[in-house]
Amino acid sequence: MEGKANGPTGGRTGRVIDGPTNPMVTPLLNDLYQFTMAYAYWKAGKHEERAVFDLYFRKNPFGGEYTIFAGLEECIRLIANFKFTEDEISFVRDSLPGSCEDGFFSYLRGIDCSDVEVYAISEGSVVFPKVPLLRVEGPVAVVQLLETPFVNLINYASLVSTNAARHRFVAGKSKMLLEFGLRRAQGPDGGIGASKYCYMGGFDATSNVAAGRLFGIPLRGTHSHAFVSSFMVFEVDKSLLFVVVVVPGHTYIYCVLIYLSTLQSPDEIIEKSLKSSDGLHTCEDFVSLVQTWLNKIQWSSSFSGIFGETNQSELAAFTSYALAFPKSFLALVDTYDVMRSGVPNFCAVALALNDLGYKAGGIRLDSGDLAYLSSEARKFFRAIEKEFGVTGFEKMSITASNDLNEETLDALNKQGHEVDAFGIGTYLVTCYAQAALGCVFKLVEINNQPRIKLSEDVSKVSIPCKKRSYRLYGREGYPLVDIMTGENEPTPKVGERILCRHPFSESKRAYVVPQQVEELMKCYWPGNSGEQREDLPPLKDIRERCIKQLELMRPDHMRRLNPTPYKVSVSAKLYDFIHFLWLNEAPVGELQ
Ligand SMILES: Nc1ncnc2c1ncn2[C@@H]1O[C@H](COP(=O)(O)OP(=O)(O)OP(=O)(O)O)[C@@H](O)[C@H]1O
Ligand SMILES: O=P(O)(O)OC[C@H]1O[C@H](OP(=O)(O)OP(=O)(O)O)[C@H](O)[C@@H]1O
Ligand SMILES: O=C(O)c1cccnc1
Ligand SMILES: [Mg+2]
Repeated sequence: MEGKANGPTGGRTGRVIDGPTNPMVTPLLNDLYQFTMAYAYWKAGKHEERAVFDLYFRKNPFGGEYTIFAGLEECIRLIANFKFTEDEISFVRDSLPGSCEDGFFSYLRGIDCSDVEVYAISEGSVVFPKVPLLRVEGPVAVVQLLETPFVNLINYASLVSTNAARHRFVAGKSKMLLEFGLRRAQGPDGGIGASKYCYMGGFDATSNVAAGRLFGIPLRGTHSHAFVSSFMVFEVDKSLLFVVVVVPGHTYIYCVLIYLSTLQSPDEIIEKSLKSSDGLHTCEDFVSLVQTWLNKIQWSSSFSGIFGETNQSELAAFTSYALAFPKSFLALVDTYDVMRSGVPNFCAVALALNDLGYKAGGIRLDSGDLAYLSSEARKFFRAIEKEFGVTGFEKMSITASNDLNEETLDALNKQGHEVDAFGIGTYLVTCYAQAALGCVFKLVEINNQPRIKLSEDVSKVSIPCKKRSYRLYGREGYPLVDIMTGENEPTPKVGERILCRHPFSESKRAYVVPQQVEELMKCYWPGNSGEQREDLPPLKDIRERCIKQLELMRPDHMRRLNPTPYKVSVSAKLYDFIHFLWLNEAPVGELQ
């Protein structure tokens, strides 16, 4: 995407980092309290104190035991271009109490993120609760201003990419997954974000054209019921009318044949000619060719009893669509009746296209029992292939949509179905099963002093200190445990036994002899540290990473029902330190 190209460079390629995809992402996309705190830090002369914050979540979403980390690139784009405009400074001034001193606004005018360091897990990684996704270090007032936008940029991105990964897991690798959610998403940014992060989480394509343009995501689409019902072809409805005439002594019964409506025929289709796929000849009346095929299907003994007269308006709609898109004709077949009209009509058009050397794209089902209808449609295609000797017709693609979600995909799998592609909207993009991931941004160190946030709820106690984290892999190649250590502790070594402790539960611990050790956080924004900055990979690479990482997980962590929790631990040294600090900070209660 082309954004404003005035941000800092750095990194291996030295490429300029564009601004955030959404121009609404500015330093003002923030909670007021970040500004009041920034002011109070400044007033207290604390604003330059060096602080370390961890961004993490506490619980995996959707009742699962894994999460996909997404949104990092947008965070880096924000800090690379983090600068207040004069207008923004005036607005902050107007929003804070009049007593705030001018010096603060001069300070705001001067700040950027050149002295901030961001270490992060690579985007698209499988991640777990409590392990920092990002570690942000810098002047406390500046880093404080990053809390809300960072959490905002990561929360939904990670939630929806996890949702996408879960849908992929249930659907299976071989199915095509299409994200159809734009109309149902929470506003324009929700729609764009959903398309980007569902692709990252393993979807194949989106219907969202803007997202296709912004991120290079493959675009796919069919057509809607409106297109089918916009065609009106009144069929000749012949009815017999019995007229009884009674005259004295006689009763006459007349039988009259009446025409209830006039035939308009597919005359709505004006341009009926279609060139063959090789361009060598032209079929002057494709409409009649379709009609001929429909008659052949109707009169074939293989289909007797399955359907009679099909809906002619639907046939006209399909024919028109095929004339518009002969190379990729796809039809929504459930407007009137899937098996009595939609599928036979589709087949007539597909066979006519086949005569001209084109291969039809398939059908979409958007209502009814998708397991049953997809199986019936497949049988019909098989019968067509057999009857008319059209090789490959049986394999015609079947797309299904209509309020699909993990549960319905799972139910379809259990019943057996013939769907090749799923179009999923509402449940996917709104993350219907869970509204938010609940990422937090907690201070873990200031001026080299570790900080802890206590809570009645142990799971909410923060893990203090500037840390490193590692993923330890076992003999079978699966990740076994993530471990956090203090920054200066030695790196766990392959083949060397290390004690991994649950951060809060004394009895939960295990020795691990890692076969592979992966350091999780890399430098994505070096500030003044002189570190090499990791480049921001293209979306396609992040998606591939995500798919590979998911494949690497032990299956029992991934299953939908009662998955095994993945272990997240701390080193023995960090464990001792957490508990020392805990006891130090927690006041001793007094019982009366
Ligand atoms: N075989 C199946 N097993 C489980 N769920 C299914 C199956 N087929 C479809 N579904 C789901 O059942 C729901 C059916 O939706 P609904 O009750 O609105 O009926 P509909 O088919 O959409 O009817 P309408 O003709 O009114 O559009 C959808 O969520 C769909 O995904
Ligand atoms: O069902 P979702 O998972 O949200 O997927 C997107 C839906 O959007 C479209 O129609 P729309 O719902 O607008 O109209 P319809 O229900 O009448 O088909 C499409 O036909 C899908 O059903
Ligand atoms: O292309 C489609 O079939 C489509 C796109 C968006 C929503 N529903 C369906
Ligand atoms: Mg619908």
